[in-house]
Amino acid sequence: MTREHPVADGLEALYPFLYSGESDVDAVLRQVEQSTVDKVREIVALRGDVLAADRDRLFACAQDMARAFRGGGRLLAFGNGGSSTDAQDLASLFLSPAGDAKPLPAFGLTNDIAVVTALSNDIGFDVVFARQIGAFGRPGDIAVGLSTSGNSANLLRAFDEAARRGVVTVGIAGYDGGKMAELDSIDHLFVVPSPSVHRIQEAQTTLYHALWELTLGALDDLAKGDQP
Ligand SMILES: O=C(CO)[C@@H](O)[C@H](O)[C@H](O)[C@H](O)COP(=O)(O)O
Repeated sequence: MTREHPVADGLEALYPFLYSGESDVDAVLRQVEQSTVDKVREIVALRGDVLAADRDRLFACAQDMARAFRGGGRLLAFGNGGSSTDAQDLASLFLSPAGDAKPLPAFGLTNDIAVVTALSNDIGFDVVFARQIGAFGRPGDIAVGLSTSGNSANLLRAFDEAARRGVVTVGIAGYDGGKMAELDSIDHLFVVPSPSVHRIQEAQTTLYHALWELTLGALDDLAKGDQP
């Protein structure tokens, strides 16, 4: 089968069984199964590697986040595309966790589509998070930005604006961290070192769930320290 479309080439890498030319349904199903098993193995290993590599830095970040929440700080989460939905998931995790876990003040900066479209239309997409952080951000708040490439200009500007305002900054990136790895304005940077955008996004969800659990634990420890 010959194709000249880059999207089709990208899809072939993801779903080789669709392009194998195989007409035997059982053989295709075996390829689907193998492809699924390979991807599951890859993400399980990657999640373990990332947590092991970042363990101490996750603890340190959670301590800073707990101190910020305890001081009245709020969490502002942002990202583009799939990372915007992850940012919203992260905000929901802190704000409205399942069970009786303590809810913490958090919101996503893509929640308000009127604000997002007005800023993008009137000024430019690069300022869509920085402007909101300029309006909301107070010293002791927390800004969490997620990106796969680490290169999105609107995130880079948001981190710089947040740092200028004394906001605790947390970056979650992929590949080699991209330009986010070069910023002085990110206090805590976590990088998922994978060449696959999908595995990066999957492992990033693990990172922020770990941060949430560790932050709740750190908040408990701070509260115990208050008791006589
Ligand atoms: O979810 C995906 C790819 O899996 C896409 O929507 C992706 O998030 C978008 O292309 C983003 O604009 C990419 O931005 P970034 O992650 O590099 O900051």
